[in-house]
Amino acid sequence: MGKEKITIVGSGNWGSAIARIAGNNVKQNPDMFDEQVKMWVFEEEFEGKKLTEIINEEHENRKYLPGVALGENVVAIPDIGEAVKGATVLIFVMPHQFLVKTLDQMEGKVTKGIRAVSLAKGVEVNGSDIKLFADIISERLEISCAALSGANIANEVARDRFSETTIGVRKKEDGDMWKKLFTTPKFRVSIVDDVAGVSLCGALKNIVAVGSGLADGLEWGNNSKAAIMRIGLMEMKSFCQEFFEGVKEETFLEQSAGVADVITSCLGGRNMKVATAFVKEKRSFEELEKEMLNGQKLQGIHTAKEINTFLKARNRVDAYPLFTNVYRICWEGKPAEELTDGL
Ligand SMILES: NC(=O)c1ccc[n+]([C@@H]2O[C@H](COP(=O)([O-])OP(=O)(O)OC[C@H]3O[C@@H](n4cnc5c(N)ncnc54)[C@H](O)[C@@H]3O)[C@@H](O)[C@H]2O)c1
Ligand SMILES: O=P(O)(O)OC[C@H](O)CO
Repeated sequence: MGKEKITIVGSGNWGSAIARIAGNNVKQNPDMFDEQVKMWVFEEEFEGKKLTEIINEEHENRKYLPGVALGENVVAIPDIGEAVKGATVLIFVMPHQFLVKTLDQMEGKVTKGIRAVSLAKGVEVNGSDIKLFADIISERLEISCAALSGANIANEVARDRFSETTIGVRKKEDGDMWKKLFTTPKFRVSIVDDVAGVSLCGALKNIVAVGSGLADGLEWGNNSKAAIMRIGLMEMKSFCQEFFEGVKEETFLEQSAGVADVITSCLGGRNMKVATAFVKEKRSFEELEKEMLNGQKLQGIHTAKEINTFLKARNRVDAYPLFTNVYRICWEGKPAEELTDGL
């Protein structure tokens, strides 16, 4: 069997942090992996220069992960067809709102039967229908797709601060390859057979993190934030068990993708920080995202809206009061002070 050829589809804050890890690890395992890691970049100008040129010449993504060196073997490519040509392993890591459009551009360009993993935290909702990105990727490209999620604030992982992550796989035997690609002494990987649980925890915790930020903006203190984390985790679990089959109980409490990601996101994530500013500064999320995140994207407010659309279509809005209050505060002008009403 030939060596695995890696392509990363996405190059934002997390995409670049994971490119650094994969770039280093392929060099540690030369029998298993080709040395070059390709990274598809949604091309843009940064400080008067193309971002791909900056990455390829300076080996740093100065826009989305400044101050962190990427290996010289990480090659930025603006053309998606060229980036995925010949790849045997795809790592999808982009804001979830762009994933379906990106898949449209990939159709017919990916070798069928290869392996992929989705690091995007989000779900796709169409009325009463909800889909995991790992499933959409599998179906659209006829490949097998795992899901990676955990308490993984990218700027910390990129600086080798100890972190853990969870990979939900469809076939246990794929676990070894994913571990070799992502594990470092400071980034610990657990493999579980729960693609749905890992994917859904990653998506839903972003709503909880927005709730935590709203409470922070109101200066309600730590007890309130802890309560939001606990209630949020319970709503996440109920949602998974009500609408998906086979989600494992252990994923919520024993895996980084579960409780640990709720905690880190509620304490220090972008969703939390921007939601805090939304309450304190009384400005729109759109404006605050642009000003505070420099091109990085919020997921939680969109997931709150998507989950609300789904719950309305299923007539189950009242069963998820935290998710619903977060949605109404972000999108319908409900006062933030009503965050805990009906909990
Ligand atoms: N940043 C983190 O700490 C972190 C950690 C774990 C998981 N995640 C998840 O990983 C996913 C990717 O996050 P990120 O931090 O790498 O992204 P990001 O928030 O840095 O977003 C910026 C990226 O979006 C791209 N982009 C902008 N417009 C686009 C378009 N129209 N089409 C395609 N791409 C476009 C930009 O080129 C850039 O690569 C998200 O779902 C996020 O929740 C993020
Ligand atoms: O910064 P956030 O809120 O997008 O969260 C980042 C990661 O998902 C934390 O694990």
